[in-house]
Amino acid sequence: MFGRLAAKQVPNKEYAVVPGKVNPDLQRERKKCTFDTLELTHFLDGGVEKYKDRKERENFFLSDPELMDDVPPELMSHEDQYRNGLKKACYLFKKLKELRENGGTIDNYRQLLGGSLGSAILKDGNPLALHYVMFIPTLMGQGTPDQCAYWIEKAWDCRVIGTYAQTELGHGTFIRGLETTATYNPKTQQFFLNSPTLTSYKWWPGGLGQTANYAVVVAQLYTKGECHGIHPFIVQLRDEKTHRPMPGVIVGEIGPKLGMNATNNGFLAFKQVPIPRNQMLMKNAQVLPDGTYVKSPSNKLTYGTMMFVRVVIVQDMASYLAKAVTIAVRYSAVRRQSEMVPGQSEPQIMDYLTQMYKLFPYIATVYALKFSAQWLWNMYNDVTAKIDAGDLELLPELHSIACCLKAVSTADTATAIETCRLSCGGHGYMACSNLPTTYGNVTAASTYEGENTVMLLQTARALMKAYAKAQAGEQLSPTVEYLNRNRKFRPWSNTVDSIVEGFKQIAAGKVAACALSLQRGVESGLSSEEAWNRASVQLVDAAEAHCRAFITDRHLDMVRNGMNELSPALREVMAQLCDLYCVFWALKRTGDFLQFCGIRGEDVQNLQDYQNELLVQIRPNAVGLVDSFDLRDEIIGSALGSYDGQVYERLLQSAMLSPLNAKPVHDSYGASLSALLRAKY
Ligand SMILES: CCCCCCCC/C=C\CCCCCCCCCCCC(=O)SCCNC(=O)CCNC(=O)[C@H](O)C(C)(C)COP(=O)(O)OP(=O)(O)OC[C@H]1O[C@@H](n2cnc3c(N)ncnc32)[C@H](O)[C@@H]1OP(=O)(O)O
Ligand SMILES: Cc1cc2nc3c(=O)[nH]c(=O)nc-3n(C[C@H](O)[C@H](O)[C@H](O)COP(=O)(O)OP(=O)(O)OC[C@H]3O[C@@H](n4cnc5c(N)ncnc54)[C@H](O)[C@@H]3O)c2cc1C
Repeated sequence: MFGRLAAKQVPNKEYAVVPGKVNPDLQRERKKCTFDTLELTHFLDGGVEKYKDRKERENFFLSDPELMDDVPPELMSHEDQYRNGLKKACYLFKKLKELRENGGTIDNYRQLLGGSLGSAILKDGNPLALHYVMFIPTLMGQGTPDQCAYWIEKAWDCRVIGTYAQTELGHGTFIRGLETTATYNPKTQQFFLNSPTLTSYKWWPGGLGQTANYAVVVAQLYTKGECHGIHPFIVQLRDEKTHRPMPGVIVGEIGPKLGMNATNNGFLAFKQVPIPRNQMLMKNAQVLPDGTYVKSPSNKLTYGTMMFVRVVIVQDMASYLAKAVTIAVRYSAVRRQSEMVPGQSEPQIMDYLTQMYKLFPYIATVYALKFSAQWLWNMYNDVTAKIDAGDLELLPELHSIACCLKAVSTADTATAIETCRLSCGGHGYMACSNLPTTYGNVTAASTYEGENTVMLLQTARALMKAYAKAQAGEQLSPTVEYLNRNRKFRPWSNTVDSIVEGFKQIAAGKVAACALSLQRGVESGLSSEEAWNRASVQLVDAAEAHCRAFITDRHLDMVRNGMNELSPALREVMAQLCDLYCVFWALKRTGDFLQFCGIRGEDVQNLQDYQNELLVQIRPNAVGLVDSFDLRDEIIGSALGSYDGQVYERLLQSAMLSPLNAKPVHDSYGASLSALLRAKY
């Protein structure tokens, strides 16, 4: 394991970080703020009590030196990143238990997995994340009462540690094409798990490499000689005492990645590995002892855990973005560069309108995502309760909106974080800014849990169905109500309401255009699948437009109806952010507005002017707004974004952590450089 580093002293003591000293520019910014930042923090937490709980929780975890890194993970080897991640993940479990036993306010590991507290403690990922995010939820969602009674307590207590093994080397998206088989033998009442090809090796599951001793394995079920499609099975991977792989189980880790290097993603293959019949998760479909197959009410219920994770990802993105934009805004208040007026002192870079444009729409995006995530979470809970009561009617709508929100929230957040990095100039490129690691964590979410293009195509599929219903005059579900062919579209009026209405018109126009393309494709002799493929660029675009209409609608609705308790000063700032989010996206989609909403050139100019006005209005509150996210320095984890703004001192301090600075002359000098310097070629 990496030891403590010798070189921690900065070369000159007067450039060391001074506890309690706050950068004067940041102090001035905080004085300018027009609203009460604590009021906003309370709103974000969902009330004073929840705020206090969070503070208590953060204190409990973040003041524990065992959970803080001596060495930043980016300076560790891949193996040490895992070791360090696992050590902390296990310690966290112990500490959580301690907190619960003392009547603490945390009831499960969940609050430690998301984008803020979790990523502060385990910056590079948590090898137990999949156990909590997918293994336990799959047991809960797909197990019979008996299976739940047997497995869930063991799993909560970490007496078994699991993962979710679905993706294979050859298939990630197309899960109906998975190759792993589970073949039932009624004589022994066992399933035999087998990996018939190299492409059937499971590939990617988090914690699979060296951590998990069990997995939910998704495999093609064969019984009585017939294949019934993919089903989930609980499979023991490692011996409970020795942790050695079970006979016939081939398991390992897949190697370093762009980010998330402590998550211990693994590979897995089986050579006819037997498991008892009662380890098929049988809440939905069953295999009876004699091998008779009993169908599920819907084969899509097997996809329930993916749906759950897509829902929580949206919330997770808002947390990551709050962190990144806090770093960039604080740095932009401290950093001074160039001359705005020749001869005058260098302004704070945040005074450049282009810098405001880079950052403020992303402060607004945190709220836009939060409000949509909250709505989606509520819908998820309603729909799952209904499914448990046998009513599956709303499942397609939940699937459709979860897919596009997952895709749009992850793509927007990745773009936003990269923009935050660019907004910090060269220093944003440093690992110690924490922007590269944050980007690494976030960009993964565009791929995992359903690759984004594929997710948008799922939504597009639902939109095409909704359009056909609308044309037939049938009733539509709330998220696609705007497709109603009798709906009167309101004319453009240079207001934020008009923008939100405009996004609906755009989505409706694009959906109709896709339907026409599909129809023309088929009329021209293409099969419906070929026509779909030909229209797919348009379809993805229509799904994104639908999602944007949903997000802006939700955001405006919250500002109009969900903030009555807030002070007028704060409501005004919240309304500015909502307007900015809407105008920002309207201007990014000017072509669409011109095409579908009957706006004219001068309306675009009005939007541009209004965007500039909003940026200037938000400017004095920018630091206050990010302070309101109330992210502790340990969570920010950045030399550029700490509360005190001692940016240059922290950059120097973090450079001194590099092992290359441990000695005045590095060993490599003797090993290679000295010879080169002396060589006479
Ligand atoms: C209790 C414990 C608490 C713990 C809480 C923890 C909370 C933590 C908080 C924050 C943490 C955040 C996250 C942290 C870290 C996460 C770590 C990374 C995890 C990554 C894990 C993975 O990636 S697992 C693997 C995921 N894999 C995928 O997503 C595969 C994607 N592919 C698919 O989903 C499908 O194959 C497909 C949808 C693309 C296509 O499926 P299929 O071929 O079967 O369908 P069709 O296209 O033919 O469509 C048929 C029909 O079905 C409809 N449909 C498809 N899917 C669904 C669904 N899920 N639900 C409902 N309906 C569905 C489809 O729309 C079609 O409908 P039609 O009516 O016929 O049109
Ligand atoms: C960090 C990380 C963690 C992960 N953790 C897990 C885990 O714990 N458990 C697990 O089982 N899996 C996990 N995965 C796997 C993940 O779910 C898959 O990578 C994901 O579903 C995408 O599948 P794929 O990699 O096969 O991509 P592919 O499906 O091969 O996609 C490649 C390209 O093909 C395109 N494409 C594919 N199908 C279509 C289509 N129908 N129409 C149009 N375009 C298409 C995609 O848009 C993409 O551009 C993880 C992945 C990552 C990156």
